[in-house]
Amino acid sequence: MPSALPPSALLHERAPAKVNLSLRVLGRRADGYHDLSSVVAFAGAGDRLSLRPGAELSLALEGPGAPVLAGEADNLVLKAARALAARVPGLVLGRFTLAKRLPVAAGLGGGSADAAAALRLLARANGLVVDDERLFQAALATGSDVPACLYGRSCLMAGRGEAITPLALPRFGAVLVNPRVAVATAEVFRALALAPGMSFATGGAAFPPSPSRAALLDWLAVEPNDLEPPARLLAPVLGDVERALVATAGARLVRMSGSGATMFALYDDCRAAAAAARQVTGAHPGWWVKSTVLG
Ligand SMILES: C[C@](O)(CO)[C@H](O)COP(=O)(O)OP(=O)(O)OC[C@H]1O[C@@H](n2ccc(N)nc2=O)[C@H](O)[C@@H]1O
Ligand SMILES: Nc1ncnc2c1ncn2[C@@H]1O[C@H](COP(=O)(O)OP(=O)(O)OP(=O)(O)O)[C@@H](O)[C@H]1O
Repeated sequence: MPSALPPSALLHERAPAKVNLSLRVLGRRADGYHDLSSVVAFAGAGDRLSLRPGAELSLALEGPGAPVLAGEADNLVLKAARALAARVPGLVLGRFTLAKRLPVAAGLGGGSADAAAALRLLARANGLVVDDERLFQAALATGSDVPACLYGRSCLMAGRGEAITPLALPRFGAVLVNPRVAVATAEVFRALALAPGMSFATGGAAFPPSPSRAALLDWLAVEPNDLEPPARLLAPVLGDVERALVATAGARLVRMSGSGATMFALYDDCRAAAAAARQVTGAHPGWWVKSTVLG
């Protein structure tokens, strides 16, 4: 295996937030996971990860989210690195430093983005090509959202997260709002199954090829996030978040991402998104509010 870099090199990767613009739950599988169909976009906002390549694997945490993860026995960065080491004999590892900015357990796939960034860094440190099947397998072994985060661009995510089809999406200004309520993904899927009269999504509207903003918004109007109703039962504050975002000027769509509790709103441009973010922060100073670009 070619080791492309000197051991002293410090490598950096962005770990952008994942936003599920739509998320249909198609059924429960024999392995306990659910088959999904989700249009995924990535934000300008995210965590940052660096790697100083070396023989020993370690992780240092910094940034506003560091205290939340300090007690985490199995950070997804380390889990991903071990998953790749199990598949690539003699893998060069090293010291990771994670600048944690995204809220944790928030539906933004922050941990998955960090894991994917770890795999990209290890690929660079070891001279692996990005489409090496072992990177994909290590991603999937780390978590359902990690393959999409490894791809890192707008896509249709299917299966439990392993089937990725690239999608061309228009760019939007966006505001991400998390009311600082952590929601566990497994609990939201459990609550979905318990909802009275619950039935899985079938069919679905065909995705328009290279949609304009208007065409994408029309499509999203009939393709919701099926995890939003059960998440609202677990986190009723989502109603307040929705009201705060709907009240901003120019919001084209207000919706929850992933299993929540982050909601996003889409705007025609970054200026409208920035104004909306200021308004929400002013009214709710305790919430995590981020103005960004999406798509
Ligand atoms: C909800 C999404 O964020 C949408 O992008 C993802 O599907 C969740 O991805 P993730 O956080 O990487 O999820 P994992 O760590 O693989 O799984 C956490 C738990 O969520 C449930 N889970 C997750 C993904 C999936 N397709 N079906 C599921 O039922 C399972 O109970 C699983 O034990
Ligand atoms: N680097 C990490 N960043 C965030 N969470 C991590 C990390 N490593 C491990 N975790 C654990 O993973 C759990 C899920 O965190 P994450 O922030 O990825 O959730 P999420 O945004 O809801 O993910 P998804 O949208 O993929 O369901 C957390 O509760 C935390 O205990």
